[in-house]
Amino acid sequence: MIQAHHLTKRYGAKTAVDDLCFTVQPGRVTGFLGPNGAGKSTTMRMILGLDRPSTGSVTVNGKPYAQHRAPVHQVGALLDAKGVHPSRSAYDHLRAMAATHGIPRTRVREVIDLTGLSAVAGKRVGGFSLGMGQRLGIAAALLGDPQTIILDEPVNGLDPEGVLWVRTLTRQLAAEGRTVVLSSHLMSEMAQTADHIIVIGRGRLIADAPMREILDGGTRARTRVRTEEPARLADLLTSAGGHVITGSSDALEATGLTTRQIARIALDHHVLVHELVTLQASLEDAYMELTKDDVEYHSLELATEGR
Ligand SMILES: Nc1ncnc2c1ncn2[C@@H]1O[C@H](COP(=O)(O)OP(=O)(O)OP(=O)(O)O)[C@@H](O)[C@H]1O
Repeated sequence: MIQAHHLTKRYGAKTAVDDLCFTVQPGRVTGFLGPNGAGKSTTMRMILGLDRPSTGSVTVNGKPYAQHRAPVHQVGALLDAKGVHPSRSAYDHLRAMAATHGIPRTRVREVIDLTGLSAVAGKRVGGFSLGMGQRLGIAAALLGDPQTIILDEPVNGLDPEGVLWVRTLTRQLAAEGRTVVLSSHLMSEMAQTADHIIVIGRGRLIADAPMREILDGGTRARTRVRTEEPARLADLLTSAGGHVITGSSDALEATGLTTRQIARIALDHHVLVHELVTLQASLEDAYMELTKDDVEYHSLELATEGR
């Protein structure tokens, strides 16, 4: 479990993390989201004792990271997959880490197998692809068999098989009762992996809720209707209080009416409908709505920079 209590970090005049309070529960995957510069890395660094809070505190399994006698067994993290000596083999890198922390060699083999690195474990890390480097970083995070796992952008550079592997692995770790924190800018992947979402913006907490609640609180439910008479149906739905948001020659999307109401209107007016689907609000839509006022680096600002 991770508990942040009025966690704050200032760099000079800049407040990177601003009075954050949250609890990350074990047994589920928690997605940690926020626009660039929101303070995610700073928060993760403070959880891992790599940065000190200016005020407030954060604990892992009840204690600040530095106060754990064997922290690698408490929390494992992937923060920067590039921090490995390039001339070392993956096996030697993990073996050296294991030796430092009194972890047996058998565990090194276990994490190599678990992360699919067996075939390349003897090769120089300098020749690794981005995806292989990510797998090595995850292997290192799991080395101490930690109760809490923090993975910052773990699917960066992974191919579809690798992305699916991270999803399955993180879900399995959570199912074993571990605390799993995942940050990613890939919303569709996050939507399929996380059970719970914490969103921050400009260092402050914006949302801390189950995935379902985040999705339901986002854009209102949309329904897609395929029909041969979209224009006529659009008029009928609008007069019934619905809002037609998109239309084409054979389909439309509407909000404000249930699928049942739409089906009834179509039937009553003899409009043939050959598809009627409730479209799930996407995490991306919900996220954009939540963070629209907290994006630090607007594209417009970038475009006008230097004028
Ligand atoms: N060492 C530092 N000195 C000064 N400012 C810093 C330092 N580290 C981070 N910041 C600032 O604090 C804010 C939060 O940065 P942080 O890297 O935690 O954001 P992030 O959410 O991880 O962003 P990204 O998604 O881009 O990685 C940013 O405005 C950043 O410029």
